[in-house]
Amino acid sequence: MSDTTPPENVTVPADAVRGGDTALTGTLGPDNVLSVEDLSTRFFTEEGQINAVESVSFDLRDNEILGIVGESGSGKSVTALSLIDLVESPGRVTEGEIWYRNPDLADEFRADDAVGVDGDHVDLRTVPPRVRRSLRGPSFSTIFQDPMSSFNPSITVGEQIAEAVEVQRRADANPRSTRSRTQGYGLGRFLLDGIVPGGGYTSDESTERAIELLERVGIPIPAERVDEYPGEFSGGMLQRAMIAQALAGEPDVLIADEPTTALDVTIQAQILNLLREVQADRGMSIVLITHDLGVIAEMCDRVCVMYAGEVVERGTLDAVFDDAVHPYTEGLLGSIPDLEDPRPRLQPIEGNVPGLVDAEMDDRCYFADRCPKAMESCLAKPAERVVDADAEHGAKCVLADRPYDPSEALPEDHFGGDGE
Ligand SMILES: Nc1ncnc2c1ncn2[C@@H]1O[C@H](COP(=O)(O)OP(=O)(O)OP(=O)(O)O)[C@@H](O)[C@H]1O
Ligand code: NI
Repeated sequence: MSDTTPPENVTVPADAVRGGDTALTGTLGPDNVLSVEDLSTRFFTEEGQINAVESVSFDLRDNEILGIVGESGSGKSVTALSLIDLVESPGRVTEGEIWYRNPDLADEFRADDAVGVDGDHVDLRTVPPRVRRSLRGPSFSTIFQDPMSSFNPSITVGEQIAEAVEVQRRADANPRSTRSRTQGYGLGRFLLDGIVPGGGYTSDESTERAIELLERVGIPIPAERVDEYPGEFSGGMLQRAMIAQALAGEPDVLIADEPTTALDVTIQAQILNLLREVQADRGMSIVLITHDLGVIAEMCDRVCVMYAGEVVERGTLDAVFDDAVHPYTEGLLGSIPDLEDPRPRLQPIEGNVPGLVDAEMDDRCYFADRCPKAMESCLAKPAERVVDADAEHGAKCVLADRPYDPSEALPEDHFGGDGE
């Protein structure tokens, strides 16, 4: 991002090279492993520009499971892909900052004017693509709905997990990694990647580790199953193996996109338990994407609710479930009695999610035509208003560009007043 480069005539302290209006040292929460700020991702299609993710902001803290929930097409998966730089053409992250806490990476780039550094955080959107790639595995890993997509069907499960272990070992072998296990980048790593072939090379130790990991995720007789091919595993077992593979790099952040949606209810509960266990014993952070409020209720510490590419509400699980502020969240929660209900269901909301084509998205609330509380002005007026929700709603924070504050919901002035 060119705007993080300070003008030549400005003296910038070596430890505060950051764009925007908050060029200070360490302005981000020290316990935020990720701070996502105003992230936008668009698809430039023949039908026009699709605003899949629109100015999304959230923090991911140490040791937490953060849920992202919303209807189909609300931008959950594209948000996840944007974090790990895997949005494919014709899509592109067009704006925003992805601050990742990594003191060594921050030190490495502190003097580099092209890279955003803020205290111990680095803006991943500004680091070289090679460095970002090297973070996949040792820093960030992913699990998806379909485990077959994560495995090559012609290589044994054990070998593929062992290979993920090798990636981590190579990262550790980098001399610059003495202070951090997330130091898997830089020239040394780059050369090593070139010398050590990507496929087929795994040491005995890595295979041993793969067996340990398979055992950890509850695969019976792992020493035998390590030599089997993905096709020989059942769906639930392969899901476990995918978690083992994701853990092999000892990531700081695990991104799980609908990890249990394809599984039957019993297996789903087992996999969720497993995820919670590994989260706790590794002290990592998880971004859990799901459309299932039951999964959110069972698993998450905090929640972001997405609608039409935007985060419309976020907060602790209790705050969002017990005291929703945004009408969309209220609609989603529907008639859920309480958090103790093990399987609350997503309440269908009348109408459809908008198509997100830029030309059709004007400056109004995208939920208004489905919103039972909508006023005339919601459909017509620019609806932007910043509400300091932290102050006004205690633990809850409304992040939407078009937040809704019931305490100010005077009929004449639903979204008017201090807008703009
Ligand atoms: N490759 C693509 N080309 C064009 N548009 C895309 C592409 N991928 C995603 N989109 C659009 O981005 C928007 C958000 O999609 P996304 O997959 O993030 O939704 P989601 O919330 O994950 O939904 P689901 O619950 O169905 O997985 C959708 O409107 C979708 O049409
Ligand atoms: Ni999705």
